[in-house]
Amino acid sequence: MTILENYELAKQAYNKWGVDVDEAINTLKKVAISIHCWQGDDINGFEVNPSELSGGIDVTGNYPGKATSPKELRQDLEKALSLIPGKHRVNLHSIYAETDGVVVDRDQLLPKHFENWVEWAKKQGIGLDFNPTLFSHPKAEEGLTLSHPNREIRQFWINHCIACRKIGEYFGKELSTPALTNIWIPDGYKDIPSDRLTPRVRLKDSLDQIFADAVDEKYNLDAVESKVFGIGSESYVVGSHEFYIGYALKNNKLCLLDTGHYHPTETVSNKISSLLLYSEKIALHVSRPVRWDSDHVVILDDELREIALEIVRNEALNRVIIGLDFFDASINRVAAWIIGTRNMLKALLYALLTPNDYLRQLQEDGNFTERLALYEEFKTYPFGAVWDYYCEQMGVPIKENWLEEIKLYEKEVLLKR
Ligand SMILES: C[C@H](O)[C@H](O)[C@@H](O)C(=O)CO
Ligand SMILES: [Mn+2]
Repeated sequence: MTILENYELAKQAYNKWGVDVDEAINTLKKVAISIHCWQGDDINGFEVNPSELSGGIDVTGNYPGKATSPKELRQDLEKALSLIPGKHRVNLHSIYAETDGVVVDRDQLLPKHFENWVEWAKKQGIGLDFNPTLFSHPKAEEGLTLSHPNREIRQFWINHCIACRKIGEYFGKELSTPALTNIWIPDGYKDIPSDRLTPRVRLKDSLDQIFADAVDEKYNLDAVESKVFGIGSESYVVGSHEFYIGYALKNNKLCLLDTGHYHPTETVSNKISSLLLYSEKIALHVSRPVRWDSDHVVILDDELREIALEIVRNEALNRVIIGLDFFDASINRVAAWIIGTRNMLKALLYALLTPNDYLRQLQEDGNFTERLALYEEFKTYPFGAVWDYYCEQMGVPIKENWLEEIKLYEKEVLLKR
């Protein structure tokens, strides 16, 4: 059987439930996933005086071939993008600035330090997203940044975030698609705080200063990312979920939900519909926490499918900005991007092939037996045949065939670094 024949059979199976498979494919074609550059170099960045990774996050593994320059990182990203169906985006951190060997501290960063990235993105025909980097820096050594009791340290990080919003705006203008500039800070305490309020008052004030200048949303969207704990901030995180929900809703910012940033039995899939009731747009960092915020590569598991279902069944593909956030240095890093991104897309396709209206009606009618029976049966519908057809249509290898290209790339490029 050919890919097309398998596809035709799959179409018949889905059509029986009123699912328009061609339409599902056309919808998926328009989805841009924001692919995080930091998987490619273990969040090292290219600062002239780099600091060790800090902020309570960690990358483990020493698989050979990581990118050691912006050129190598872009080359690796190009390879990954060529093996993922569709047009996507790349998400940068400020530590990926290019300053020609000159030390430029983070509060002094300018759009010109990202010119090469923008030129590259233009050639690829993709958008860029952005993040200020409030970790891996001497002024973040105490694990406090925007909520630091010291005014000067706070001001340094406020200035950095202001500079980053301008860089995001520059991306948006140059690439004709708004950049999402996302603020995540590591601030918190290892042990039980004696005052939870004061650091939050300071964080709120810092954010107010950062966002004091209005930036046209045509070019830049602001997001804030919460967390429940990190290494060294086990007892208290200043920027908690409640803190940022309140801040984002009151100040018209996007809440960014990272799937690794909640209690183990709390799911992001269950938060999306609530937030969409009150917010025009939200953003995601899709990750895979294994026992903690371990940032494993995203797999096609139940929660990923559930997230995709929530986005699709609520017709929110234009309202949820889907970004990825994982970093695994124990496997081929280019393969990690491909696996994670292809899985995100597979989950969305799966959701698009689900007869969501029918299942919704079953629930409304109280027909929970059929709801559960069909929910399970659809798991073994010929979704793979549609995915293969989609890959073929988009000119990327079907099934695991991309792996051969990655093995070759590893031999010819990565192992020679
Ligand atoms: C490097 C990222 O900005 C970082 O992972 C952040 O988004 C996060 O999720 C921290 O846990
Ligand atoms: Mn994140």
